Amino acid sequence: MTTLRFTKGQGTGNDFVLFTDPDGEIELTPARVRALCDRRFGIGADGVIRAVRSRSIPDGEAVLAEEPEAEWFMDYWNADGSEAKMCGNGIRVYAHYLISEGLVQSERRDTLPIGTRSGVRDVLAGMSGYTVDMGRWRLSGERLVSARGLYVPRPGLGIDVGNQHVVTALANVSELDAVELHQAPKLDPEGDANVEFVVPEEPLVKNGVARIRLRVHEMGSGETLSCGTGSVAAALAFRHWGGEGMPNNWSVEVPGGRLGVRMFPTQEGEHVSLSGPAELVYTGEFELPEA
Ligand SMILES: N[C@@H](CCC[C@H](N)C(=O)O)C(=O)O
Repeated sequence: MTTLRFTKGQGTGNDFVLFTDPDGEIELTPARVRALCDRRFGIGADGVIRAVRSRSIPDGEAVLAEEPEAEWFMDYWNADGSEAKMCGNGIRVYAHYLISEGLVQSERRDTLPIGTRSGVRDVLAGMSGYTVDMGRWRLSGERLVSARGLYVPRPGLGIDVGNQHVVTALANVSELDAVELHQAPKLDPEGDANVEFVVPEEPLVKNGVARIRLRVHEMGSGETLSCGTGSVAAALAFRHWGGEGMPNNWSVEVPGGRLGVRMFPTQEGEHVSLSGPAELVYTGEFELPEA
């Protein structure tokens, strides 16, 4: 019997079970992840984050080659037991967890490099939350998106921000409310992606900040109250559609709160950052099922 000491955390309502396993000794299986995330028979969460040292997990090798200071790796699993490459809300909550648990040195609390399956991300602690440099991004083609509640398929723009998204603009809030996300939207061509449905606020740009509102269906977790990488993808898609003159500062309203997205130049090309809250809610113990 393995008893896990866990912490429940959330960022704009995207919730996670976090636990520390520095040397990667706990066998984390898809069935164990599903048991932890089960909202009726388990703790309940959109995903599981294991705090493991980069040197103790095979995916950490590439991380340490990129940044030897990235001591901690975010081993992120979706609620259905699949491994995910990146999580924008999760990484803020994870940074908060590492600091709160005293797992990082105090001098690392300003900018903390964290390993992920998509490479190293720098997280900066601020007065009212955390900002993550999400790095480079790229457009990844167009697809048609069908969902219950929408009468005809809509065009969606593929965006890779470390994980894969398809962003679809809807006409207004009534349409956004009408989309049913109990089932995964269908994509044509097929292929796994998180899917965002987005509407602009009125007016789109106020005081130099562009404002959008979204709902999301996450692969591996279903509809969630928020998706950090999805918010980044949605802002990038809207700026792409808006063309010249669109601002680089975006405010994204998700069902669980509000996130900030900023595009900024770096020596290696444009990066995009994500800002928002991170909270640890409670701690407890959980008996893991047999592996
Ligand atoms: N909620 C996350 C994204 C989690 C991973 C995603 N479901 C995937 O499999 O890519 C976020 O805040 O970015």
